[in-house]
Amino acid sequence: MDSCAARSSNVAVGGLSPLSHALWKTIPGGGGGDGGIVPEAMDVSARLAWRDLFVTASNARGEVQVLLHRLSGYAEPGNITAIMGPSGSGKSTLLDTLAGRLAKNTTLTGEIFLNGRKKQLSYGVAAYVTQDDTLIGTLTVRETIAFSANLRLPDRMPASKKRAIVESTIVEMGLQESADTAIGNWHLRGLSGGEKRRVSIALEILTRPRLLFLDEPTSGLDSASAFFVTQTLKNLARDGRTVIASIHQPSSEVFELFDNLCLLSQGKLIYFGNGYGAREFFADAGFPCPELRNPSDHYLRAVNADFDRVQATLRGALKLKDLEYADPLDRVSTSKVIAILVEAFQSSGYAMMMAAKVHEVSQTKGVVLQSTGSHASFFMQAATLTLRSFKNMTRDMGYYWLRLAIYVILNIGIGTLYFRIGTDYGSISARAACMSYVGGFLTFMSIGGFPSFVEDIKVFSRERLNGHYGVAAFIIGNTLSSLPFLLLIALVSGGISYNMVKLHPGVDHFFYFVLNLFASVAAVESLMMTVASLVPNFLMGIITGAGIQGVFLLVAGFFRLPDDLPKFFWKYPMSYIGFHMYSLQGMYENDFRGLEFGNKVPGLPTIPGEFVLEDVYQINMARSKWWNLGIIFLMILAYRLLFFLVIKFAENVRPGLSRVIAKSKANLLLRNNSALQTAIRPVTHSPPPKELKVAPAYTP
Ligand SMILES: Nc1ncnc2c1ncn2[C@@H]1O[C@H](COP(=O)(O)OP(=O)(O)OP(=O)(O)O)[C@@H](O)[C@H]1O
Repeated sequence: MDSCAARSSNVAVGGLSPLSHALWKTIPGGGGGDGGIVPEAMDVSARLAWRDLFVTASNARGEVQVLLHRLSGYAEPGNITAIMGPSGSGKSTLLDTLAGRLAKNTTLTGEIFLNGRKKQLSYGVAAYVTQDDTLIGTLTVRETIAFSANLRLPDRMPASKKRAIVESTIVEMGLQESADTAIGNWHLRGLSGGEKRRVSIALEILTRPRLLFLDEPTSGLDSASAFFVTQTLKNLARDGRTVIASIHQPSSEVFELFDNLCLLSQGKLIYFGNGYGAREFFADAGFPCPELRNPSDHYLRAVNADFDRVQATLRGALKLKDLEYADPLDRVSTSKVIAILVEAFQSSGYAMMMAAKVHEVSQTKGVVLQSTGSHASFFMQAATLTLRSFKNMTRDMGYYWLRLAIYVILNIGIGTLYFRIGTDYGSISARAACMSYVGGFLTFMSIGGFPSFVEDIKVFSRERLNGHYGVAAFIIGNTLSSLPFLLLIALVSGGISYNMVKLHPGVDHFFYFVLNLFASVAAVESLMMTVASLVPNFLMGIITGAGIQGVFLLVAGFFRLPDDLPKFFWKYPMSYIGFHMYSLQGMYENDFRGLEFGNKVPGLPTIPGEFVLEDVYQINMARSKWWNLGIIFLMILAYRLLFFLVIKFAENVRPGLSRVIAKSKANLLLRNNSALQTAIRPVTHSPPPKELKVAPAYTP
């Protein structure tokens, strides 16, 4: 069978179930109303057209690289448009440009029309499924989708209705059988890659977005899973959605499901149109698809410069001459093939048809699409995130449980090492060492939860970019959910060591010790949260967090007394910035004040605890232990605020001057580079002639 003859068969797979259709009609993002019922007659589809998109990126040295060369195209409701091309051809860049997610070092010129309005999409207007499935591993599929529904559907929607939407989404994505299976993490075997990808898509279609972008939805999947995921996308498109997906190397079955193909190479448009047209276009341009070759493989092989190296190796090994190759692609270099195809497309009827369609779509007025992000209130988001995070912390062994076990072992160790410490002279330094270890090393160990925290941040980043909730809701959720665990750690650890060592007697002293430990561990957690937002790589983050704490520990007052610290840098400001100094001084005061130390030897004086505090450990007596505790709590707030500001700052700051320079350089590049101008002629936007002019075939 000639596999290249395979047509876009548009496999008939039904659209939405009547139930989900009816339910989704009530979702604001899906319909355009404000939570009300969308009128049946209202056309809420998304028509997207783009014209002459020219994207450049500037690097740190100010050099400008052209990423997209004046690309045009369109995407219509009911269709899947596949952006195809070899690695580095600009697929993700085009997808990001259309979705309004370009990196900050890039500049864009050209026009994007959404429903007849010139508009650059902002976050949340369209759903965007990223390549990596960042999901919470401990939750089941149903829980994951249900939490997402609570985060995004309106508060006033009855719970039964939300549940029905969740169930219909599960059915829609073919996840019924795995609905109660956990997603999976390092200690939990969970879903397959294809199922995870479908969960990621399910989360984005909950609010019934009309426009869906997917970055390589089939990457890393075997061909059966890839087919099933694409078929699911086809179902979504059939329901009137506009689906645009970048795709790397589709199988012939997957390729047949695409309605439109946008083929790129080196940021240039090679072909735009339907799959069948691509076959004709390549044949007319002199590069017909050989029999028994998957068409998409052929197109990608034609425009992939890496094949030049493959070819050179084969030439050397087989000692063949150019004319001995049957496939014309093997006789010319890829750069030449790309140049021929670009030229052929620009002067072909396909380009004219595309231009006419771009013109038509850009003129077709439709509704202004609302954000598909969240319609839930801030309180609902914060409450849902708290519950979700709490569930995850309870189930993830590495988040707190493993740490708690280590804390128990360590505190039994401390207890036996300093068992019933007493009040003789020697106990003074032993008490100080014991408290320093508890306050220093035990809190230091809190960085052990960093990997779990980085996973949380990844999920947060994905959901935030898709407009599901804001930074404040995330901080509240993460803080509140962690409190019971931190309190448990402080109570168990403090309970073991305090009672075995027999530090200052009295329940109030014991509770101060526990509170101090709790605040210190919470401060480390908050510090690590800020570190995670700045250094999201978990190994680098752990090293950074450990380094910061190492410095704070050095200046806490145990390894070097406060008055002996070198004034510049170590004392001011470092010892005041770290929370360890306040924690240690609070613990010292809690223990030493009110105790008398002596060796019960007649004639030897007893030493009051106040003397130890002031003259031995140089504690600032003007600041009470409660003030010290209060300062640690303020630091927790400060770290959380810092995290908030880091996220907000990263989001809002646009590189000012460098961006302006990059833009002017890009314009200059576009105006002055005549070679570029001819190679990437803008497509004409006049209506197509009645008879299509097809480019003459290339004769090698
Ligand atoms: N923000 C950026 N700054 C600098 N260069 C960039 C930027 N974004 C993309 N590029 C470069 O543009 C080219 C195209 O990248 P893009 O990610 O769009 O390719 P792709 O076709 O999606 O590749 P892949 O299939 O490997 O993901 C690459 O060379 C990439 O390094």
